Amino acid sequence: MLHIALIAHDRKKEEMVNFAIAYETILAQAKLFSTGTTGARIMEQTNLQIHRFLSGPLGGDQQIGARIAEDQMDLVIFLRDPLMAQPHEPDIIALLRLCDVHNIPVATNLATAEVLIQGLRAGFFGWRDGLGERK
Ligand SMILES: O=C(CO)COP(=O)(O)O
Repeated sequence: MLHIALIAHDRKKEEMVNFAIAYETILAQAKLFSTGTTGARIMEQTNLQIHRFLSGPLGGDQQIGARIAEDQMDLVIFLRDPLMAQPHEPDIIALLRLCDVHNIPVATNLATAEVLIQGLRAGFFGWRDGLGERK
């Protein structure tokens, strides 16, 4: 089963919730992870079950980064806010860097997220599925 991380900064959370509602059926077929508040918001408004890590500023990005480093994440959708400074900017950069280190598909805006989720629906993630051990 594919592992997907869903993360959104505050001003992008509504976009993320709407994305999760729109693609709930596809997302329900994966194992979902998120930072604390993003996951809570999505679970309030969908029937999706999400493993929530800590809130981003408290270390949630680093926890997801650790999963990426262990090759336990297959897709990252991270709707970040490009117009507001974040106190945990270094953690955000580290997470995105690890996606590049480990060649993990990552979307940082809704347009790319749409393309990737369509790719998921079309079966383009077959190369990821079944890669390595999944915890
Ligand atoms: O800050 C975040 C990602 O950098 C998101 O954290 P929350 O989902 O807890 O708001």
